[in-house]
Amino acid sequence: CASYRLRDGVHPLWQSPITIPGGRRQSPINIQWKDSVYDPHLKPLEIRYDPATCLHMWNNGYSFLVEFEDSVDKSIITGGPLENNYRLKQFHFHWGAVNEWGSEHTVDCKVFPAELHLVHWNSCKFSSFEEALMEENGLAVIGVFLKLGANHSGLQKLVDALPSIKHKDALVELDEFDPSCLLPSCPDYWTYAGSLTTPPLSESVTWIIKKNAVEVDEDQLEVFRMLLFTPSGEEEKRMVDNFRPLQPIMDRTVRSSFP
Ligand SMILES: NS(=O)(=O)c1nccs1
Ligand SMILES: [Zn+2]
Repeated sequence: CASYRLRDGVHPLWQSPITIPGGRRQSPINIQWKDSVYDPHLKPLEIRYDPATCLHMWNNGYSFLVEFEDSVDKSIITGGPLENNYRLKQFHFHWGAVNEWGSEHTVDCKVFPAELHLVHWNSCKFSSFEEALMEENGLAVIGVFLKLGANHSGLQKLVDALPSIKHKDALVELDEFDPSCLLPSCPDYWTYAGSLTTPPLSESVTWIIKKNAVEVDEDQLEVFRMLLFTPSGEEEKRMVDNFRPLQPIMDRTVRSSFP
């Protein structure tokens, strides 16, 4: 891919190394379609979200997160490449300053304007997200590419609330929201063993990347770009380009759920 990746540099945003020394399963990666291996044993992914578990949306200074009540198995995913139930904790996005870039993963080096991450933790083996995030197979993150097209009516409900969380640490209550409206209808996905793409960059993630993108319109992305990295009262820095550079695939194989 375009060599915009900073090899072993310091990440512009976090001033921390962008690759973990000795890290052999870092994310994001470029998915080379022809190198992915169809695995006929992969089951369909089962997604069961309860809109009533939606709590609030807040600006954490790197993205905006919609968080869910995760004390019981009410909003879960299972099947697919997963051995257990994984409970929804939060979802968030990564996007660019312009429509030409913004996603974290790429497909045959194609970059999308934004990427959605739905973050789940293994509630059969661990008792909290914080515990699971440090453990192998502790987390499962569904990645969905966003592409330019028609207005996304389900996303619009969140977009309308973004101005109220412009600054870092601002929070707004949400009533029911069903994140399944943000998923493509096609069940096809790629899956690989990777890591968190923001600190602590733990190598605990089973990534499930949907093959099909969902459409959003330019105005909706422009509202994402109105958010700030900075807290109220500080010099304003627009929240854009909050994606990590591509990481080396090393000796990993990406499997596909489709032939
Ligand atoms: N961008 S990510 O989904 O890998 C993530 N980082 C920290 C918590 S969830
Ligand atoms: Zn993410």
